[in-house]
Amino acid sequence: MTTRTHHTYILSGRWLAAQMSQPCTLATLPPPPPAVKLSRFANVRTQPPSIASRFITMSTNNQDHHDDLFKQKRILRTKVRKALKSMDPALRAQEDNAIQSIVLEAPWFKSCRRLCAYISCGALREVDTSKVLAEILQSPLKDGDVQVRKKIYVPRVEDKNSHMRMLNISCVDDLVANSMDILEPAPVDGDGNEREDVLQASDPVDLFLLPGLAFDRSGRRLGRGGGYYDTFLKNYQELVKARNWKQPLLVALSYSPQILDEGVISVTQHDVSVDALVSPVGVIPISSAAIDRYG
Ligand SMILES: Nc1nc2c(c(=O)[nH]1)N(C=O)[C@@H](CNc1ccc(C(=O)N[C@@H](CCC(=O)O)C(=O)O)cc1)CN2
Ligand SMILES: Nc1ncnc2c1ncn2[C@@H]1O[C@H](COP(=O)(O)OP(=O)(O)OP(=O)(O)O)[C@@H](O)[C@H]1O
Repeated sequence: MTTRTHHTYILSGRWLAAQMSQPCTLATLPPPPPAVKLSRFANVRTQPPSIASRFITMSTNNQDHHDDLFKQKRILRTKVRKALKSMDPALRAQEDNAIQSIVLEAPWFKSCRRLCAYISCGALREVDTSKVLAEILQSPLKDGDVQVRKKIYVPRVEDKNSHMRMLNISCVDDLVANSMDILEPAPVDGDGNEREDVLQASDPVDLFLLPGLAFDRSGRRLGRGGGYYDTFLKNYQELVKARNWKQPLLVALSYSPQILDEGVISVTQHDVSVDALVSPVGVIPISSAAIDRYG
């Protein structure tokens, strides 16, 4: 539990309290969008199929396939949550330290100037990001005229339609617990100024530190089922493309039981793959971007 002791010194009590707080819940989040299910009676016929009914049959099959994928995802989420729950807390603390040290020492982290990172939630058993956050926020803003502190944007859930924003923060006290007990920034700062939204920023971020429930070595990522990250990443990647910026490196932080065999995680066309994983034993570069730029 050295990590927790360490946090006590570097982060505010509010952060710690939230880390140790009651389990987060999806009670306030929306159920997945209702499936637009076509009647199975469309398949019952004695005549050769018309073009219209062939379309309905195809759609029904697609819908069934889609339902199966979401069911597989749900089953896998339950399994991984169980595995995380049964993880020895001492091992978890050790892995939290190892993963964060690897991030802090990585060339892609050291060289990044702007990043989006999640604020870990202890109750969700997410890989801790408090050390990384503290390191960023404690570094001096400038060295002479040169900006040395990395600019950091963190998630804020805006509504129940998979909509989140990434807002700039400059200290841990900018964060308040939301209804799911995850720390997030208020839309305005203490001076009443709107926080900068990364989608409105004039410069791109170089890096995303991503949460997730499970990953594989081909870059597949299973989230918590809200679609928040997939939606956000798609929008951000489109913005980067439109502006001719360099795509950010997508790096997920993962405890060892969260790295699953290839093929186990089902994906849909919405799922955004990660470029690299950070496990307690090291970085696993996956995409050519990760291998070329940082491998
Ligand atoms: N730290 C952190 N912040 C984040 C996310 C995240 O995954 N981690 N998000 C990423 O999307 C967004 C919030 N989405 C969330 C989605 C689900 C749950 C949650 O409590 N899930 C429970 C399941 C509850 C249920 O199914 O009823 C769980 O996973 O145990 C929390 C936040 C934005 N901020
Ligand atoms: N880019 C997108 N546009 C529209 N809907 C999306 C997009 N990405 C995901 N969704 C929808 O969000 C819902 C949840 O998707 P999924 O189960 O893949 O989430 P997840 O990957 O576990 O969550 P997250 O992305 O927040 O980590 C699904 O209904 C999915 O169709």
